[in-house]
Amino acid sequence: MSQTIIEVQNLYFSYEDHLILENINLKVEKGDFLALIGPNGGGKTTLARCILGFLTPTKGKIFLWGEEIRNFKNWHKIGYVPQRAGDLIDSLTPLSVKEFLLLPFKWYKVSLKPSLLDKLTEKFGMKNLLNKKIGELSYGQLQRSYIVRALILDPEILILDEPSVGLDFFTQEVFYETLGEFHKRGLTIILITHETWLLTKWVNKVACINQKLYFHGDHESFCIMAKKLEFFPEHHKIEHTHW
Ligand SMILES: Nc1ncnc2c1ncn2[C@@H]1O[C@H](COP(=O)(O)OP(=O)(O)OP(=O)(O)O)[C@@H](O)[C@H]1O
Repeated sequence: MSQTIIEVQNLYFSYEDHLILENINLKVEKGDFLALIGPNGGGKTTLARCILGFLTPTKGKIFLWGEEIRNFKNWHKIGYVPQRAGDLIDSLTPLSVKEFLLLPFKWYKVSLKPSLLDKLTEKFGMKNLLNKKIGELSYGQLQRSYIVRALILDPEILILDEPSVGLDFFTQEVFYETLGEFHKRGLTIILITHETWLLTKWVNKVACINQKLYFHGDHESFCIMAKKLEFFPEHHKIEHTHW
């Protein structure tokens, strides 16, 4: 039986008087691999940041495992790779890569599975980088660090905001294969992406956001809907003709 682990109810979000999200209702079931898609500025990151508790909705409610977000404490169960992760570290940050990877274990007071650290640093070619200063990594290496950091938490939900930007071709392959493996083992994934080719191979649910939620359903139904291009307002049709 399906279990709803994220529920967004009648959510509105505004930056001052600029309405960004309007009446979003969305349920994410355990085991979903959900692609969150939509045009630039459509509100995907904003929605993810509301679900992560970084932004407080102007109106509406969010429940995580049935618990209203303001009471939710088990943040270690949610891994997150932010957008443009490779830009977020100052070159002077006084942490080694290994210390950076282990930060969430300090924040959340949970135990590391050393075998997972070992496996993922190997997979993502990070082993020889562990003692380097985090601020000395390249953009793509930093992006990889954020991905490994989110995965070694062994989370139950993983939220990824355009995670493969900046990854070389080989690492992208490793990354999506690894996501597939974690997904098979029960990880629930929300992937914000513009790489619509990914939808066929990995994703089983799709949500399209452009201020409102225009579509939420399984991937097959999405393909039928997308062909019609009826679910975006007129001024966004051109950007999406490649669907
Ligand atoms: N801190 C902020 N203050 C004011 N407006 C903001 C802020 N952050 C984002 N916005 C605005 O909110 C809207 C939605 O942005 P958001 O980043 O959620 O879109 P997105 O769908 O993730 O876009 P993209 O595909 O380009 O990453 C945009 O119009 C953006 O300019």
